[in-house]
Amino acid sequence: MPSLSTLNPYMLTLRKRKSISTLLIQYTKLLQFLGLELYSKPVLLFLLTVLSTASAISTYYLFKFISYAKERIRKRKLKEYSSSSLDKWRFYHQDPKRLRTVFVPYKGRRLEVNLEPINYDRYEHDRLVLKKYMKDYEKLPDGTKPAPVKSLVESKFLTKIYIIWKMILIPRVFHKNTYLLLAHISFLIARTWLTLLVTKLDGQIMKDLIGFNVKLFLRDMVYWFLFAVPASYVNSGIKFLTKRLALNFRTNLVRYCHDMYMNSRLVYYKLQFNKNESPDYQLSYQTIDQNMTADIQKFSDSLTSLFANIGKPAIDLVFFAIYLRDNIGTPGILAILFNYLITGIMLKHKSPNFNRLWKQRTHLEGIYYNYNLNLVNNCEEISFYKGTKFEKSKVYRIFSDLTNHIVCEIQERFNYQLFEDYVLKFTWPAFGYVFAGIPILFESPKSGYVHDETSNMKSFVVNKRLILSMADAGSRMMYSIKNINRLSGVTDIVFNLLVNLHQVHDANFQYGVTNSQGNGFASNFKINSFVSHAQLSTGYGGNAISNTSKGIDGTIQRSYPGLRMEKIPVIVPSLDGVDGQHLLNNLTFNIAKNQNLLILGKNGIGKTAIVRIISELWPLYSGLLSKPASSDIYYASQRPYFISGSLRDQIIYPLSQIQMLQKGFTDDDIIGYLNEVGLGYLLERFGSLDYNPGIDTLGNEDEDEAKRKNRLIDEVVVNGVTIEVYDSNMGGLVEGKKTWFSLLSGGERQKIAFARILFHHKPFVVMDEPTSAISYDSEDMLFELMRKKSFTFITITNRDSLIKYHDYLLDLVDADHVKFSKIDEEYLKYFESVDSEVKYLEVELKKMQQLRQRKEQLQRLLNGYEDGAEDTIQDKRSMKRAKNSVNLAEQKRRLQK
Ligand SMILES: Nc1ncnc2c1ncn2[C@@H]1O[C@H](COP(=O)(O)OP(=O)(O)OP(=O)(O)O)[C@@H](O)[C@H]1O
Repeated sequence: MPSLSTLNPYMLTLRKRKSISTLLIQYTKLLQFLGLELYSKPVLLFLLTVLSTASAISTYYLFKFISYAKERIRKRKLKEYSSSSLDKWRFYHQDPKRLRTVFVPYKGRRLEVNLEPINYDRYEHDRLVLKKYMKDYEKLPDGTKPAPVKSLVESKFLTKIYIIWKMILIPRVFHKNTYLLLAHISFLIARTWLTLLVTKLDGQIMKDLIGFNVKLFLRDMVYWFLFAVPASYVNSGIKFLTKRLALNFRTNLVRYCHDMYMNSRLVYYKLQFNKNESPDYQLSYQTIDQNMTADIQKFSDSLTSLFANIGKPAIDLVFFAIYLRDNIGTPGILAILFNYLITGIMLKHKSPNFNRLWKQRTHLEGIYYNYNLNLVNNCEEISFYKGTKFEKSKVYRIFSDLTNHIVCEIQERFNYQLFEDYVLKFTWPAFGYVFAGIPILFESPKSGYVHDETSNMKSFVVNKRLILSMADAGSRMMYSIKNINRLSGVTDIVFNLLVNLHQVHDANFQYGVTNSQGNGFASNFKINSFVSHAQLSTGYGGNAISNTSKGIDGTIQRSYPGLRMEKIPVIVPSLDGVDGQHLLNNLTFNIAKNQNLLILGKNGIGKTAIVRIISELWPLYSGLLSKPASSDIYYASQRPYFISGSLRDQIIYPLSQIQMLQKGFTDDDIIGYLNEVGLGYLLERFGSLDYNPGIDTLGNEDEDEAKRKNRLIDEVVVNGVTIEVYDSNMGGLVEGKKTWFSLLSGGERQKIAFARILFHHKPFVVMDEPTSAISYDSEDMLFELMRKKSFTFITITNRDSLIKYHDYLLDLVDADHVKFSKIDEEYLKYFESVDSEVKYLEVELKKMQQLRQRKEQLQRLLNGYEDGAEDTIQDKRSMKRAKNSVNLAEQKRRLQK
C-alpha cells in the first residue's frame, strides 16, 4: 500500500511543472505507481468525461457571453432609434423574426425568446397529408372502413406517429431535435457498453478476491471508481436528454397547434361547428382545453420515454446477446430469445386493451376537471340560485363515473399483473441461472470453461449478470407494451386534435358540411372570383366559396365605406348548411359613414347573429355583405371580457403596454378615457393604472425592489423619457383570488368597454347591448360622447329608448319582417309623440291601478263596516236578551220573595 509520503513528491511535482509533456510523463508515472494502465478503458473513459464536461461548461459560458453582448448591442441600437417612437416601431418589425420575439422576465433579467415565423404554406401542405391519411386509412372508396389491423403495433398507429413526427416533432433532418435524439441514442449505447465493462470488471473483482490477489483487487477498485464517473454521467445524461426531448416535442406541438388554433381564421371559435361522421374523429369542444394541454404533454412524455423503455432494453438485448453468444454458444442464446418471444406473445394475448382503458379514463378526467372549472367560473350565479345541492350531486355523479372506471381498470390490471410478474420477475431469471450454469455443469472445451474455480467463478458471475440483465431488458420491453398502448391512445387523441384543427383551419371550411368522401375535409370547391389567393391564405375568403346546395355562397366585399347587406339570410351554422335554422330570411339595408344604425328586436330574434355574420364568425350562406376593412371596425361584445392584468391592460386590450407606448399613447391618455366614461374614481379606488387584482402588489410603493425588477420586461423611451415596462400578469399567472370581472359592477364593466372604444378609436364601432346595465343618465352621456367623437356606430339592443341617438333603424319584427327606416326629425317627433303617448298611457294606467286599489280598499273597509255593524246588531240583541233575562231573573226573585 503506498504511503502518503511517497505519493506527495508526485503530487507536488505535478503542481509545479506546467508544460503538457512533463505533465503527461508525471501522470504516466503516477498511474504506473498505482499499477494502472494509461490506455486502459476506465482511465480513458474517466479522462474523456472530465474533458467533455469542461468543454460543455466552457461552451455554455461562451454562448451566454455572446447573448449578453448581443443584448447590449440591441439596447444601444434601440437608444439610437428611440428618438421617434415610429422609428422604434419599424426597428422592431423590420426583421420578420422580430415579430415572433417574446420577452420573458427571468431571474431579474429579460429573456428574449425567438420563435420561428409562421409558415402558412406548411399548414396547407400538412392539411393535404392528413386528408390523404383519412382517405387511405379511414374510408375505403366504397364507403366502408378498412378492417382493423390486429397486431402488437397497429399500422394506423405507426402511420399516425410518422405523420406527427415528420410534420411537427422533427420536420427537417438538420433540426435541434435530431441532434438531441442522436445524443440520446449514443448515450443509450454508451450505457449498455459501460454495463458490459462493469459486468466484466465485476467478474474480475470476484476472481481477484477468490485468488487472494490484493494488489490486483485494489487496482480493480480504483478502476471501479473511475468507471463510476462516466457511468453516472451517462445515466444522468439519459434522464436529462429524455426530459429535454420531451419538452422540445411538447413545445413544437403546442406552437404548431396554437399557430393554427389562434390566428385570423378564428379556429378556436369555429371548432364548435366542426362535425365528423366518424366518432373517432369527433372532437369534444368541452375537452379541447385538455387536449391542447395535458394530452399533448402526455404524448410527448410517452413518446420520449418509449426510447428509454424500448430503445434501451433493445440495445441491451443486442449487445448482451452478442457478448453472451461467445460464452454460452448460439443454441443457448437462441433458446433464451425463443423463450422471450413465446412469453411475449402470451403476455400480449392476455393483456387487456390498455389503449381503450386509458382513453376512457382521460376523457372522464377531462369532464371532471371541466366541471370543477365551471363551478369556479360561475360560483356567484350558483350561490344566488342556491344550486349547491344540485351541483354537488352532479359533481358526485361525474366523479363516480371516473372512480368506477378506475376500479374496473385496476381490476383488469391486477389480473394481468399477476401473470406478468410471475413470468417476467421469476421465470425469466430462473432461465438465466439455468443457461449461465449449463456451461459450468456440463463443461466443454468449446465453451472455454476449465477446471479452474476462480475462472469458473468469474465466467459464472459475468454470464449470470449478463443473462439477468438480458432478462431485465426483455421484461422491460414487455412492460413497455403498456407504454405502447398508452402512447397509442394518446396518439389517437393528438392526431384527432390535429385533424380537427386542420379541417377548421382550411380556408374552405364549410361549418360542419362534409365533402362527398365524408372525411371532414373540404374538396373540389369553386372559388368565387371576388376572393384573391392572398385572401385565402390569410384566412379570409372561406365565405366566398361554393360547394353544394348546402354550401356557403355569399360574397363579402371588404373596405366598403359603410355597411351594406343585400338579401342576406341569417342561418345558424350546422351540418344542414343553407337548410339549417333560419333566424332571419332577408336582410337588406345600407348605411354610409357617419350614419348610425340601431338594430332593434326582441330576445333571441338574431340580433347578435347579424354581428357574427358581419365579423365573419358565422358564414355568409348567400347575399352580399359590404363592410369596412377589418382595421377600421371595432366590435364591443355583449359580455365585456376581462383579462388577468392591470387596470391599464383592461382598456388597451388586446394591445400590450409596450405596443401602447410604441403607438404614442401614455398613461395620461388612458386616465383621460376613464374620466370621459365616468370611471375616473376607479383610479382613486385602486391607486394607479398598474393595479392588478391578481397580484395586488404591482404598482405598490412597498413592493420589494427585487420582486419589482423580476417583473421588468422592457424599457421604452417615449418623448425622451425612459419608461420601465413591468410584466403585469400578461402571462395569465393569477396569484390572488380576485379578478376584474368580480371586482367591477355590471355597469362599470360596460363603461370599461366604452373606454376601450375610445382608446382604439376605430371609425366604425359595432356595440351589442352596450348600456343594458347602465343608468339612463350615463347612457345619454355615453352616446353623446360617441357622437361628439364622430364614431359611426351600429348598436344592437331591445331598448327603443336608444332610437334618438341613431340615424337609421333596423326593426327586426320576425324572421320574415324586417323594417329598415330613416330616423329623421319627423320620425323622432313621431317617435317622441308615440313615446309621450305611451308615457301618458302609462301614467293613466298607473292612476287606474291606484284607483282600482283604492276601490278594493274601500270595498274591504265597507265589508268590514258592514261586518262590524252586523256584529253591533248581534251584540245589541244579545245585550237585550241579557237585559231581558236579568229583568226576568229580578221578577222571579221578587215573586219568590
Ligand atoms: N351556436 C349556436 N347554435 C345553435 N343556435 C344558436 C347558436 N348561437 C345562437 N343560436 C340561436 O340563435 C338565436 C339568436 O341568437 P342571438 O344571440 O342572435 O339572439 P339576440 O337577438 O341577440 O338575443 P338577445 O337580445 O337575447 O341577446 C337564439 O335562439 C340562439 O339560441
